[in-house]
Amino acid sequence: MNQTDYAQLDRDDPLAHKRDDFQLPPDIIYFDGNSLGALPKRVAEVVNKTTATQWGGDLIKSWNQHNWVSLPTSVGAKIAQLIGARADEVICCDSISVNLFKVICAAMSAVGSHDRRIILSTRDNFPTDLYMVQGVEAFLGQQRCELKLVDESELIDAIDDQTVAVLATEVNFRTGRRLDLAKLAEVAHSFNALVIADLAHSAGVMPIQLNQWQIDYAVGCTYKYLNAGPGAPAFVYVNQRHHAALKQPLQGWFGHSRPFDFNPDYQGAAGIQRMLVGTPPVISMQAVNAALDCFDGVSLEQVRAKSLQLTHAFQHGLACHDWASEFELISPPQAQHRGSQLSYAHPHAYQICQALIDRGVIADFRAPNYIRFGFAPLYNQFREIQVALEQLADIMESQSYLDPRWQQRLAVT
Ligand SMILES: Cc1ncc(COP(=O)(O)O)c(C=O)c1O
Ligand SMILES: Nc1c(O)cccc1C(=O)C[C@H](N)C(=O)O
Repeated sequence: MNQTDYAQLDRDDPLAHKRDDFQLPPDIIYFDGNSLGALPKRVAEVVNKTTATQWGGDLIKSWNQHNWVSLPTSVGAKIAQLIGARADEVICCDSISVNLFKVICAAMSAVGSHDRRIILSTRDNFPTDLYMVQGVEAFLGQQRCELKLVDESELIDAIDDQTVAVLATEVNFRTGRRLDLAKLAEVAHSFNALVIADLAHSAGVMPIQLNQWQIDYAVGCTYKYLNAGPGAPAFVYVNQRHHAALKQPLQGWFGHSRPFDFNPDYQGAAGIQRMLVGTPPVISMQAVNAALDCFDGVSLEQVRAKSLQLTHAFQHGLACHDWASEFELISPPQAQHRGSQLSYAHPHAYQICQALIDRGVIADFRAPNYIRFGFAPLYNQFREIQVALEQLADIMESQSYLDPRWQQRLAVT
């Protein structure tokens, strides 16, 4: 097998300069941007400025003076550019879980949904997605709402005239498998069913065309490939054709048409603003706003192209080792069917992951026995793959992963 020239790949990388946008510890190789993105330098500056100058200096005047009040819409409009949506179809707020609750209820109350009850999803979806449907199901009763779970490969064929909505995560958090959302929407719509997409593992790392694909509702987070920081607010998209009849039960005052009239009766704002609930978390929303600027001058096609090169270099480098066959690739073998991660099953996945972290190579573990490597094209370098694989080779060949220190599992893996 040919040796990969990692240094040459870095020299040829049109996104190489983007790494300088991020503050990364010099002794760390970070392959966990699919869980928590790295800190953009401009985010650290903006958070300091927001606290010191805006909050600290201008106090409550900042709601008007620094446009705090319109952050959910202005940040939403910026996110829209990365997911193929119109500016007025996306708003930044709450968490994915809470936004899912809103869109599941919106789908349940959409015109044509009243005589249907099935929310169709995949068994292997991220648990919070399923828990949120189970919550609606328990609240409304199974006569009105029922979660039906199938394997990813059966999803399209399981849609029928009882389906209210298909709830699909574009890129699976465990395996990295990517679903064809456009095809899913085409089939769902042929049964007059709706599509709710979870973009947690795809927003910011590959081109997404929500409008072109005719997706009805979507949610996503900003703390993974959008690099806005732990717990930063999520986003929600509602296709414009659903705006006029849009209903969601979390009728908070920020979703009111005139919140500062303090009227006792709720009157929903027009359009996407109706998805808002309460006061926006201004400091972390400023962080989202600044983090999105890392995408200035970068196309998602470029990001995807580098992601494919990174995953290819990793797979190719791994395959050169005798012990590589111990790692079973659980991600789809064909690059076009996966996101920006590679997941492998190994009986000692947890211990190997901890041994790597101990040597400064951060990957993560998912039960029961998977190790995941996430590749963030804005800051990962090809040279890092070389060093990570050298470390992995040493761990495997010395069997240092059997160290008793790794027997006890940490709470957050
Ligand atoms: C697909 C998916 N959906 C949702 C979440 C989490 O949602 P929340 O932002 O509500 O914690 C994650 C990961 O944290 C995820 O991977
Ligand atoms: N959201 C997370 C958190 O609050 C703590 C630790 C991890 C996460 C994650 O994002 C998990 C992630 N969605 C996953 O793919 O496993």
